[in-house]
Amino acid sequence: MAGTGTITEQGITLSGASYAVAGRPILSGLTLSLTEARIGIVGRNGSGKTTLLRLMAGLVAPTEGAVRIEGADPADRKAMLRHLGILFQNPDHMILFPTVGEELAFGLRQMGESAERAAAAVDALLAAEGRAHWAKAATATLSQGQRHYLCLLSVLLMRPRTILLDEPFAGLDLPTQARLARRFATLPQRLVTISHDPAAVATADRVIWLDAGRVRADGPPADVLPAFTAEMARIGEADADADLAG
Ligand SMILES: Nc1ncnc2c1ncn2[C@@H]1O[C@H](COP(=O)(O)OP(=O)(O)OP(=O)(O)O)[C@@H](O)[C@H]1O
Repeated sequence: MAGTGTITEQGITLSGASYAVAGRPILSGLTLSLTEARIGIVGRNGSGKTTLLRLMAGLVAPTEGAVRIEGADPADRKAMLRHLGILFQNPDHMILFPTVGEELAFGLRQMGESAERAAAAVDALLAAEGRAHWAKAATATLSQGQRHYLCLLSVLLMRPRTILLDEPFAGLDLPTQARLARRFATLPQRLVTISHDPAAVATADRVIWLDAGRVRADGPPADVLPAFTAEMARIGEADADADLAG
């Protein structure tokens, strides 16, 4: 995830955003303006990373405060098609169609493209990716890494300004991780990468460390990641499970 500086737009803003379930705070008073091109969000299991992603994606609404994506409410699905793409950790949650071609065309059809134009855009993308033979391939026969890559292609076809990546390298072998990382590095979009792994965000422009639903540190990776890594090692040496119940 190589940092390429700042994408000058409104970006993603959180203003005192909190999220609670049955009165239990999961995210507390987050105020952030995310305009950089490469943003990493790190935190240990249960720190609230996925909940933050769901908040930014409009899948849940903040119980207090506000979230805006390029000035728009993330619950506005139509606006979000252009603003935001999401690559979930598990591609099985995203793939709906029997063939790669149908899967890729779906997002464009959602955006109002005709069947012919969508099919042409899918064919052009697959040809550009050296995977023209994939168009009629059955999605069920793809490997985990290939399914992940297919989901990325689906998102790219829709040309959103920002892509949210949830643990993008989890479960992928090292060559697939390297190939995906190279692909991410070339993308003009703003990438927000959520991971428990400092290596996944080491080249970001900005890293936010989430701890128990709050921002514990926010800055360049060289400032944030050594402290995060030291703290994770310290907790691991103590008893990693002691606060799992929390
Ligand atoms: N809908 C919900 N109902 C109750 N508790 C929830 C809900 N969503 C999240 N939580 C709790 O909020 C906390 C943060 O969860 P979240 O999945 O956001 O963490 P995370 O940082 O993504 O963790 P991981 O790295 O394990 O995926 C956890 O304690 C989780 O149990």
